[in-house]
Amino acid sequence: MNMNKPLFAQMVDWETQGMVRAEARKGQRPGKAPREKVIKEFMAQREEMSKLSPDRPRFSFFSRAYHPCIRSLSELKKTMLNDLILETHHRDRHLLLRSVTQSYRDNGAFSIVEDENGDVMWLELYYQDRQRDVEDIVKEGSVLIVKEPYLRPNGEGGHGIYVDQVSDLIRLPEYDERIPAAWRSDGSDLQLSAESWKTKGNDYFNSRMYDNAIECYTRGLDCSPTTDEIRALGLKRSIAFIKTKQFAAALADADSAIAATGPTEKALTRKVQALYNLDRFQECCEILKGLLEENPSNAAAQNELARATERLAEQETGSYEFKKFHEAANKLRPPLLDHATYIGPVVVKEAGSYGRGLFTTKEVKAGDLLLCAKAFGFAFADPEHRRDVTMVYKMELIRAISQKMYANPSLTSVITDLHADGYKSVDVAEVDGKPVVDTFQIERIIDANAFGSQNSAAQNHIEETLYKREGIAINQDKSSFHSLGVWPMTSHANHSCYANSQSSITGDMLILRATQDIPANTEITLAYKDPVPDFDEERTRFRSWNFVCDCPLCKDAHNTCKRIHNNRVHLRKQATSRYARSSTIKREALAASLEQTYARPPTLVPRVALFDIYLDLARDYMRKQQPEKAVAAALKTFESLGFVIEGGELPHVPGTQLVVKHWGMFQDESAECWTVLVCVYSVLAPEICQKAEEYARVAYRMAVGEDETFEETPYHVIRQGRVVEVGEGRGRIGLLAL
Ligand SMILES: C[S@@+](CC[C@H](N)C(=O)[O-])C[C@H]1O[C@@H](n2cnc3c(N)ncnc32)[C@H](O)[C@@H]1O
Repeated sequence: MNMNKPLFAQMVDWETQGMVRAEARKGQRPGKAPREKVIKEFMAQREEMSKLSPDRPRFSFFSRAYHPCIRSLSELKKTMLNDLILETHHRDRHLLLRSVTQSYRDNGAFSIVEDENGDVMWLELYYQDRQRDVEDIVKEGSVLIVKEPYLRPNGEGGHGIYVDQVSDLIRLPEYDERIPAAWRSDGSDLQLSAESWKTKGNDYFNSRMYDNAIECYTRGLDCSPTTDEIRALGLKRSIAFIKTKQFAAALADADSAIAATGPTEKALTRKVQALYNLDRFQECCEILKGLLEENPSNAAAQNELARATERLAEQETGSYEFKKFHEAANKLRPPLLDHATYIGPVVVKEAGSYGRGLFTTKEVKAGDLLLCAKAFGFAFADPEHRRDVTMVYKMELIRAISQKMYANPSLTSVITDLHADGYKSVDVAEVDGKPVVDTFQIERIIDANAFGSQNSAAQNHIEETLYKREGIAINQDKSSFHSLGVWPMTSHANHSCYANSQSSITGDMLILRATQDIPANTEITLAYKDPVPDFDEERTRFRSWNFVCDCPLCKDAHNTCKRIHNNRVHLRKQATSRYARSSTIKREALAASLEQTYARPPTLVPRVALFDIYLDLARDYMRKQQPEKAVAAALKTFESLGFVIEGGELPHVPGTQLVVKHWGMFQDESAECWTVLVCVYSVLAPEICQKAEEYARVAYRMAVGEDETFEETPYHVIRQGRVVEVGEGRGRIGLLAL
């Protein structure tokens, strides 16, 4: 390894060289390794791993894409470890294996397994549920079937069975008939009564081994139980399904229990739990109201009804207490917020050559809520322990999504319907009664559709705009995201650099708001990346999404001759240089020259190279106590972004209203720019101050999704003409003290 390179680059080198060495071993039989040696090495490795800090940097590398098994187990021949060939997917085979060691977890769940010949090998299970104990995934002595096993060489001469596809693994319960007699424990008597199966299931349940518990309850239900036993087993299995997040199955069991012995409080309570997790809040409310009619003092039902009623209002009308988002996102780890999804006036439709797109169903105003959605899948790294590389987040997100799909097959199409950038998956949804989930399809879908975010949109906005500009240290490493998630409805929005909507994320909730007035039946666009002032690289910026942007900005950049383009880049460099920053006159002149490099009006082609120069001038004029000039520069900022604003100039003509006639391009800095205007108007044009403040709130709402926290921001203090102190000796933000 080249130790001068960053650690991650070293790891990539190491992995690349390892892949080449592994490739060279393709087709070889690894041969038998002495059992004791393999187990001893594994245990030593396990011991080493247990000593490492849980927040050590972790790395993951993906296997080459391969499809999950779509054949029934009955069609696959059994093979033995000694017959496996390196770097090969044994497509028509399966392995019957028993774990012979305790397991450990790193990016996967690792253990040593044996076959019926007593040969042993390393087993690596990926994308297994992280919420579960590793013992529940591979317990020592447990028996597994791996369908179409893949023997992967590692770069150091070793090898292991890699299972990247969750649906390729079958865990056999202790008493499964497929377990060879020699591997059965003495107590694995299969002729139990329903009651005994229930007891056995409860033991597993109490040890948090929910899969085994579910199997026992299922066995109990299969051996002619009495009506009472059906209810008891069904209810127990239902809660085990909830623990494993199989909510549709949990609901079906609660319903069966109700059908067997009537709507008991316990069965209805279980049903409510399942319905809540399936976002069926209306039904939750109805059942809870019924329960409270029977027993008005049922405190748990009262609380649940209050919670479900809030969710229902959110889901139906988009009425949220947004302040709670930030509180919860700062408190909960992971920040999975208890809120419902609201889909506002939007619908997915065909969008010509872009594939599908998101469209308005009615006219909306700038700042209106288009949707507020909970992530389908969400991976989070606590800022305190954020040493993982981005690929690990991605791996966590693949895990979250594949587990959710595997546990809830009816939700699969929500993800598989998303744009997968040409990836062709298998067309079989279920085999042997179990869903087929394709990890590599999910990976592609994440590449094309996931959003990265910081934890709190409001906090992030202030830090990224005001604090950063003022050089105030932010107590966090901002080099990468805290989280990665998929919000399926929002993923249908196509890109435009001159977008008409803006998303913001807090915890696992994404808010999408209009940034312009949008007529009914119009495509809603999102900027996948912020436009850059230098459009040189523009046409390649979306290579990872496989398209070339043809928005008005990109088209204009493309049609601008090289000489003018170079001049623009040169002027901008000068205008943002330290030299120009010390002279407002110089910058005014450079801004005027930059204006000349644009041929089309800013309403059609916003002047991305210019707006922040004007905003900087506005700040300077504020500091220099030149309010009229500050207003002129702030209005120029908006004009450069394509806004048409009337009634804002000074001196103010009494009786004239301040009005945005046309909303331009959204920028995070808009709220600050409005704040400059509010600040000056409050002294020199009080008549229009309130309107400017309303616009500041709208701009803030676009940036962070809500304006309930507006009063708590530095904008609010700045607009009162005061300097804001940020943290102990960390810095000051101030515009003007008139
Ligand atoms: C997140 S998806 C957007 C929804 C997608 N159009 C669909 O049919 O589901 C991203 C993909 O949409 C297409 N797309 C988005 N914006 C585009 C644009 N401005 N021009 C061309 N294609 C675009 C590209 O194929 C891109 O990889």
